[in-house]
Amino acid sequence: MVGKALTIAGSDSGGGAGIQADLKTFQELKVYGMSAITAITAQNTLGVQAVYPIPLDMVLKQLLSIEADLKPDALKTGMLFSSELIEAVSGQIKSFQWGNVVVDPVMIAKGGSRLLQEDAVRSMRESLIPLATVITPNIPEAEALTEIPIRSMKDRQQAARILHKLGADFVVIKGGHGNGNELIDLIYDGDRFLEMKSFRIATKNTHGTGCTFAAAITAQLAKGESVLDAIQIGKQYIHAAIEDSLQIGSGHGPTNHWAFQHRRVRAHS
Ligand SMILES: Nc1ncnc2c1ncn2[C@@H]1O[C@H](COP(=O)(O)OP(=O)(O)O)[C@@H](O)[C@H]1O
Ligand SMILES: Cc1ncc(COP(=O)(O)O)c(N)n1
Repeated sequence: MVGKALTIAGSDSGGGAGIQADLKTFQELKVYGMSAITAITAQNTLGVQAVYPIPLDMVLKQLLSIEADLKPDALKTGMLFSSELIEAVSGQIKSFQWGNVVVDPVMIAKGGSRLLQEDAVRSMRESLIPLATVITPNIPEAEALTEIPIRSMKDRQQAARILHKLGADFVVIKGGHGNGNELIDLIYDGDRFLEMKSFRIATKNTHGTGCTFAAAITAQLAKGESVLDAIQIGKQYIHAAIEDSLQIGSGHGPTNHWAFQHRRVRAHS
């Protein structure tokens, strides 16, 4: 039976991030993709030009339709925009007893536009993080959620401990926002720290990297992989997608969803 993965996130008209990145990732990783759209953004590789939040009731109806018939094996959350939405969505996830929950705590788009209202960070901390199987903040998001400045790996470990204590089973603090040639995504499972290292690809095409990484983890969970294996495949998927990124648009170009499978085919021929 095919795995079913759900994304609860915003739409990116430019196709590089949000729902569009998630569904492309699900398709490439061979799971059945479903979506509940929380907001529509008018967006391209240059930035976000407008945001239109979907009325709460309509977001909840999408979740209800999915529960009534399809039921996800894994889900991810992306842009949730407001405190009300985070609380309502968290309530539904809980009452439907949906598991394998990947929380990408999207706050600010690469161009600087807010995708989460400032007062919503608290709801994320109190309502959504306790449901997370995996949470995947970048460094600024981890700082906002834990209220500690992150400069060193020790700070990152401290932030990971706090996020685990808030209720996330696995914490992945991504290193895309650091600097230096080596890039480390730090994993914490409440017991051990694991550093996932890669080289930093010199590119400006990083639109949608966070969404794609979290969606790849979700797809693997929907197929029944262990959390740690899902995170490691997610890393391979995003690394390939950035390395072969697409020169589309004149700003931050999108990731390449064909790259991962192309490499696998090449490796086996
Ligand atoms: N320049 C890069 N080279 C290689 N990997 C990258 C690069 N930028 C981001 N990544 C990887 O992409 C994923 C998303 O990271 P990040 O950019 O920090 O998230 P976000 O998009 O949420 O800001 C992480 O696994 C990170 O290691
Ligand atoms: C609808 C939507 N959701 C999420 C992001 C963040 O994407 P990223 O930070 O990876 O560019 C985005 N730009 N748009």
